[in-house]
Amino acid sequence: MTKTAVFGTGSWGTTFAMILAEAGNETVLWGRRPELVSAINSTGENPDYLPGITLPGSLRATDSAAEALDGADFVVLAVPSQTLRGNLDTWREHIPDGAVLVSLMKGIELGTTKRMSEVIREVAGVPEERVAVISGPNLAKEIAQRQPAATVVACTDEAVAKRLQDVCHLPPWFRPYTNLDVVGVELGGAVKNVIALAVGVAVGMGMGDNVAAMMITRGLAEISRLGAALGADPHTFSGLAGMGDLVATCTSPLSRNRTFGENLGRGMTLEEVIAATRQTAEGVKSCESVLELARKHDVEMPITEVVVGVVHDGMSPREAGMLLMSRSPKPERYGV
Ligand SMILES: NC(=O)C1=CN([C@@H]2O[C@H](COP(=O)(O)OP(=O)(O)OC[C@H]3O[C@@H](n4cnc5c(N)ncnc54)[C@H](O)[C@@H]3O)[C@@H](O)[C@H]2O)C=CC1
Ligand SMILES: O=C(CO)COP(=O)(O)O
Repeated sequence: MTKTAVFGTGSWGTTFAMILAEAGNETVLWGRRPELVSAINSTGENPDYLPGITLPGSLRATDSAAEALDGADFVVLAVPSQTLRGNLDTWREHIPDGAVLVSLMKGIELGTTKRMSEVIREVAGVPEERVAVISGPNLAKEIAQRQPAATVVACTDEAVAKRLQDVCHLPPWFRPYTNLDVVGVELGGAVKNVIALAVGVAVGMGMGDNVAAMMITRGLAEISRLGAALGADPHTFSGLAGMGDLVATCTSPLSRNRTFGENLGRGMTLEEVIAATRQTAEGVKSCESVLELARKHDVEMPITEVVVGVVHDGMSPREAGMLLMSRSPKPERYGV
């Protein structure tokens, strides 16, 4: 039997562990808080992140990384992106030789501008064929309620991507596609959070669907430009990990990033919005690393720039809208 270990008892880590367990894999969920771990084991629910959802009977939780990693074939990482490096550093001595490390995270590291797969390779000291990424339109709450969803499993080694695809394929609930373009799949997941913040701000200001569609489409142009500069396959961005995730996140009230932006657009202060946000909205930090990455590669990302302005530099949502709409008029395919 394939053994899988999932690190992170948040909404996506727990939901993905449900999929793995129901697909017939021996699955252990690691959490850092012993009280949540015991609640999961004693009640069969995750009261903090997925209240009311019954977890598979075979799924067990632990707060011991060594125990979770013992004999693991796949090590799935679902902690907030900015905490990955420190966490993985403490777990790496227990990672079995030959295990595949899988990132579910959608962020870019602050300071280094590295993608999560790059951080994993560096900290765990594993080659790229042992690192995979899963990303797509996967709002955890819907999937936890057993609504159908599709995703992308990316690895530069096609055989590894196919093995992981088999491990998490669970009809009629979860349908993974493979892709060899790790760079594109990761960028799609990380940058869509920044665009969802922008859409949220517009929605919070009372703007309608034309504005949302404009942001989504021009956001996709930004993601594609950055992807081209970093060597991604342009086709990835019209797929599930590109347009698919962008549409789901920018249009769903379930998205934490969109909701964060919506609260800012309604006039709440940054401190009030942070206090009201219990879960990880990756774009809040990653907007800065995405912008830094874009500048390093001389890529223009105007929506990302104003998101950084509004979230971190005190720019008002109105000023941000004015800046975007008064840019010099261009042909639609300019720079793409
Ligand atoms: N929730 C969703 O719908 C989806 C989330 N993702 C991505 O998955 C990743 C994890 O997100 P969620 O599970 O949604 O987050 P969440 O906010 O629901 O949970 C975060 C988890 O990380 C833990 N955590 C917080 N700080 C930590 C630290 N310093 N060390 C170790 N653990 C820590 C929390 O206790 C919690 O268990 C993010 O990168 C997110 O973008 C990807 C697809 C869907
Ligand atoms: O990545 C997600 C959906 O695919 C979840 O988006 P949020 O982190 O904005 O909730």
